Amino acid sequence: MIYTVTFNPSLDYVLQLEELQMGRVNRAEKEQLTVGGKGLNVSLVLGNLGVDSVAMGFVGGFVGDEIARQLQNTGCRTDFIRLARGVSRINVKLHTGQETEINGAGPDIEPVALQALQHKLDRLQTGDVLVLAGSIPRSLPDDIYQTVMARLQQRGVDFVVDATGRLLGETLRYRPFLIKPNHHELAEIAGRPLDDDRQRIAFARQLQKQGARNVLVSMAGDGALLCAEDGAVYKLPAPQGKVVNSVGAGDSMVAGFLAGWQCSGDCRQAFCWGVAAGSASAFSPGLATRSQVEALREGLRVERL
Ligand SMILES: Nc1ncnc2c1ncn2[C@@H]1O[C@H](COP(=O)(O)OP(=O)(O)OP(=O)(O)O)[C@@H](O)[C@H]1O
Ligand SMILES: O=P(O)(O)OC[C@@]1(O)O[C@H](CO)[C@@H](O)[C@@H]1O
Repeated sequence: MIYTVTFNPSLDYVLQLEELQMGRVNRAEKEQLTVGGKGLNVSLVLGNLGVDSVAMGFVGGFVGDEIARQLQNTGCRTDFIRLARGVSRINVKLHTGQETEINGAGPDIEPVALQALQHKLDRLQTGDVLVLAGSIPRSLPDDIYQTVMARLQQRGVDFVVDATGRLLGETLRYRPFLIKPNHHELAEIAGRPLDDDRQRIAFARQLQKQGARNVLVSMAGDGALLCAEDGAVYKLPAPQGKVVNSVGAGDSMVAGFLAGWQCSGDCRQAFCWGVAAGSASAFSPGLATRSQVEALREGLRVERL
């Protein structure tokens, strides 16, 4: 089973407006309020692709109720911890021709809630996949991903980590099956600019030496690179299309990769599913559907570098 953990789920309030004038009353032309948070997006896209998963994490207050309700409506399995106090966050996404995001800090996580999550995770077994994705609420220690992974290390669980900077770097010793930095995050971890494929691949290989098994580097409209566990390196350009809402494109890519891996056991195939799912989400108002992913996947030609 695939389990996704989102420590700080959200509702994403996506507002479309002609332009944003600071210091003025701005009125939206269109708006939507949908479940957000990286792990939850992964679960939603997995569900769209016909792959079962269980979405875990902390939810609180009326926003938490709405997150759970929307997920139930899509048929997504959840196993949340309900916070005794606090309200899950609403993240504001402003689409004005460019995308501006304001993400909330989210509620404090009580120690008892963290313990409850850890007990739930103790049930994972060999062959299970654990996706850890998204920011860590400020009330939790920065090294919470490491703590979770260390606790499960001997159980044969495959980890997938979508995190940034030091948070990601510190998880590599637990040999994650997949990490998915975007090219900006990769340069941030490197601590220097990585301007071309050659430099990005060289650094991704260093991350493999530190423990990462598959490194998927997403590059938004420029597609993606995959340094696979077997040593092969692949590149895919992004499919052409009109970007409607790129929020969740990276999460969709992780879901696509996992779905492709689950049905083929082949990194190259999984890579195609990942890129197709990322772009399908970028090209639609919501998250990628199966038919959108399949349509884009057909046109992809992987280059082996
Ligand atoms: N402008 C675009 N055109 C085509 N495909 C895109 C575009 N933006 C994103 N994608 C697809 O989605 C994948 C992931 O995008 P990106 O590199 O922006 O991830 P990310 O930074 O993790 O995204 P986010 O944080 O918004 O979820 C890309 O590799 C590509 O396949
Ligand atoms: O604040 P975090 O946890 O880093 O990111 C949260 C978030 O921006 O990530 C998703 C897109 O990847 C959105 O659905 C959500 O609002």
